[in-house]
Amino acid sequence: MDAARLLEDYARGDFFLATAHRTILGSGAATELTGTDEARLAERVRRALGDAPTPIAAGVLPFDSAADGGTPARLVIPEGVRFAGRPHPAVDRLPRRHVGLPERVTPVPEGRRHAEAVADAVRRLGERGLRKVVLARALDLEFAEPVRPEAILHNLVKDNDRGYTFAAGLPGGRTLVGSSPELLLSRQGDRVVSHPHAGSMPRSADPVTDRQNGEALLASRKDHIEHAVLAEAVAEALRPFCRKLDAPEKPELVSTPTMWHLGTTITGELADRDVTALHLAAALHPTPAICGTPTESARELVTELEPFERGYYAGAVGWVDAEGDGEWAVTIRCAEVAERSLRLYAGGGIVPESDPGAELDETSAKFATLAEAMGLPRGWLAEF
Ligand SMILES: C=C(O[C@H]1C=CC=C(C(=O)O)[C@@H]1O)C(=O)O
Repeated sequence: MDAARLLEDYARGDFFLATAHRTILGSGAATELTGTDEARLAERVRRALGDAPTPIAAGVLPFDSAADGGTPARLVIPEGVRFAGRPHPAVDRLPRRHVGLPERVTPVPEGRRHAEAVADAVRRLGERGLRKVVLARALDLEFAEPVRPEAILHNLVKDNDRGYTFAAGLPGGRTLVGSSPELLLSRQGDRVVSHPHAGSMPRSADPVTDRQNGEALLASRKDHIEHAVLAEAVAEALRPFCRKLDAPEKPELVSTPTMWHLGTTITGELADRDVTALHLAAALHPTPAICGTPTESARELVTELEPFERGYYAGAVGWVDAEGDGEWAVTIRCAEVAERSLRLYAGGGIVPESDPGAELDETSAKFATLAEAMGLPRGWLAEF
């Protein structure tokens, strides 16, 4: 099966995931499973897959299922599932799709206020005994015409030949679409892998500046601190499930077409095969890549300082099969698409060494993944 065909067949409401190794299209919903307790949901999914018409359950976990109003995890057992190999080079031959310019862009909160929230967070980290918190902001884009998530997905897949490029149906007919660099967890047999990311610099069209940005990130003490908090937390969360765990001491420089990051590949050997990829994803989430350390105090600070609900941003997207294998990516570099509007999200890790202005610029740079896929003029969203 050709991955380009799966991309062309994707329709709103379907589940789509393209990675460096495979492409999955889940169409329709034979069974829908929702819940605010992810560990219990993992059990229900395991039972439901026992006599399901298709081999996987796929969907999204929210940032915080206990948030006001309740944002439930949503998985479906699709009516039909098709698999293909990696999307590139097959999708290269497809033309780009037109998305259209928004009529209005509203930052939530305004950039200046986000920088103030970062300064506030830096002060409160010490007061509350936090090592790190991740603060995000959003941009609301309104369009005169209906927005087509299939067009945005199409361009995201073309632009991003690595990473985890996804679309998933949300309650209320909305769609979460994005391209995340970050693997929360994959399980295949008894092998588990996580590839946490923290520490960022923008890519540049100028090769010299681009290389310098990567080198500056590798040399940045602040970014290594931000990353170490994350890598330690992921290793500690995986350790109880593994009879062997390999967590390198130093991160490596990794890249997307728009950002440089620090990443650590953590691998383990699962002790108990009854623990599925979804159980493990639920146990790891929320990591300090998108929440903070310690988790509960960081989550409280996020709720106090961010003037919006994260919903499915900073959650997870992926699939699990009847054997318990599966793959879950962190839902960053994404947008939630409604009928004629969409909300873009971007966040960054704050540690005592963080600078508010630099953090604001970092979120602007992170919007570029979606901005490029929407065909917005380069740097246009940076104004907001
Ligand atoms: C929270 C986001 O990115 C995370 C992943 C990579 C680098 C990050 C950072 O350097 O702050 C964040 O932890 C986001 O893109 O919204």
